[in-house]
Amino acid sequence: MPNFRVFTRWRGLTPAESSQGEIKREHNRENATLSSVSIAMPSQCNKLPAQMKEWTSGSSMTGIFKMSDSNKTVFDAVMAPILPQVLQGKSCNVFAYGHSGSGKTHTIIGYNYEAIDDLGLCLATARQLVDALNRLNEPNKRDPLGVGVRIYELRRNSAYDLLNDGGECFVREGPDGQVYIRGKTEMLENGKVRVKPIVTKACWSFEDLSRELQKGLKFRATGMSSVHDQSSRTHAVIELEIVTKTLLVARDAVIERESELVPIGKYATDVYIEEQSRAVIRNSDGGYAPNPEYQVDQARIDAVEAKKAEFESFVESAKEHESQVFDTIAGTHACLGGKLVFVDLAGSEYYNDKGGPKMNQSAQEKQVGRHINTDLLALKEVIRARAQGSARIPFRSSPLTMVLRPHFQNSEDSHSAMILTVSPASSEFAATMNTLKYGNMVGAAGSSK
Ligand SMILES: Nc1ncnc2c1ncn2[C@@H]1O[C@H](COP(=O)(O)OP(=O)(O)OP(=O)(O)O)[C@@H](O)[C@H]1O
Repeated sequence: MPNFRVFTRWRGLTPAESSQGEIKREHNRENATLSSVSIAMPSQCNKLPAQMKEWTSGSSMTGIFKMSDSNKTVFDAVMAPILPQVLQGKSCNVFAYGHSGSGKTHTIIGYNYEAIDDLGLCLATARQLVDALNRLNEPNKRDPLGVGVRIYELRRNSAYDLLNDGGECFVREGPDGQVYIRGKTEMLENGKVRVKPIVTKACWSFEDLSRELQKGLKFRATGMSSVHDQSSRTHAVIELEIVTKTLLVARDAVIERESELVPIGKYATDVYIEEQSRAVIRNSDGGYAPNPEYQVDQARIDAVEAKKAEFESFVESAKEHESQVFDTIAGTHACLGGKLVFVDLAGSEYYNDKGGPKMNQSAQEKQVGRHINTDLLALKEVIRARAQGSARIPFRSSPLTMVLRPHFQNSEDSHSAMILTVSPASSEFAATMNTLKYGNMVGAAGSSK
């Protein structure tokens, strides 16, 4: 199976589109695993120049879904083959990419949480995952396997934790090179400060998980895109990870120790700066000179540094413990840590030939649209660089690519799929062509690995 698979999904015409002509489309199987897609404007639309009327992709598509295909059909082709990998502890990510209103949320999350065949990929996969874990869990087992859920959205330069009332979080690279999503610093009743991590809700049944997802998604921001006014104007990320309670407790302990380190580290920095600034004075030409009346109190600096080192060692011990807990459980359950990451990308905005959006967006909404396009471009560059085996992959160019970094880094152990959602309406021809060109580039690069 290629490392990065690209699928195309044609959605049905909406009532507003049904009176318009349909894009002519052909799918050709090019080899055992890949197909190409050709599109052309209906013949009555012959005013356009030739290069805007038809286009054919390369052999870049692993699968193409017809208008009549249900979410269940998409699940069977996209998710069913990678579920066994997740149950081996591997990581898989799935994106929906397409123009606003093309069916990304319908595909990834779904709008009907009750009908099994209509569940979006995320819930349909979660259902199978929970079933598989229940089969692995022995009756009355003390530390059963479950699914840890994180849901957040990325908007501009921040993440918003949808399982914590949409609270703002920051995407940062730590000194260890890892990417962290952390909330604001909060003061606890006992005077301790705590940097709130993004919330992981442990779910032990499909019903729990579905409830958490629906609760979280209520906090997702919608707004006006160039197509409709209930558009998802953020990238939603849903992470499902195979966990146990013991593992989550060990992780909480790491966060606790890290929180304790924060004020100690800050105090050590403050003391250092205070000592250094007392040891210099301003001279008459505006520069700095040593202060003859003050000697840096090195013993004071050393004392706070020693305290900081002590707290750093507590963090290290907690991390070591977490890793031991992980290894012990993974010794019996190879699936531990297996991860699925679903990304419902915000709708790419296609601006018409005159450069303007089709609807009356405010200046702020237009700016959001531009921001979304910048993120999508950054994602394309990352996928391209990764597929070409570049030494430098531009993960830092947007928060979207930063948070996806851990899921993209270990390419041997990770599988990705991108679903291009497209409308067959002739009025959406340019947007559809745009989406297919993006996916063609990604698919061609991914399958060349
Ligand atoms: N394959 C499909 N079958 C049936 N209905 C669909 C399909 N795809 C999309 N729809 C319907 O089309 C509408 C728009 O779809 P959706 O909200 O998923 O678009 P989107 O790409 O997520 O848009 P945006 O990026 O603006 O949020 C919804 O009412 C959805 O139910």
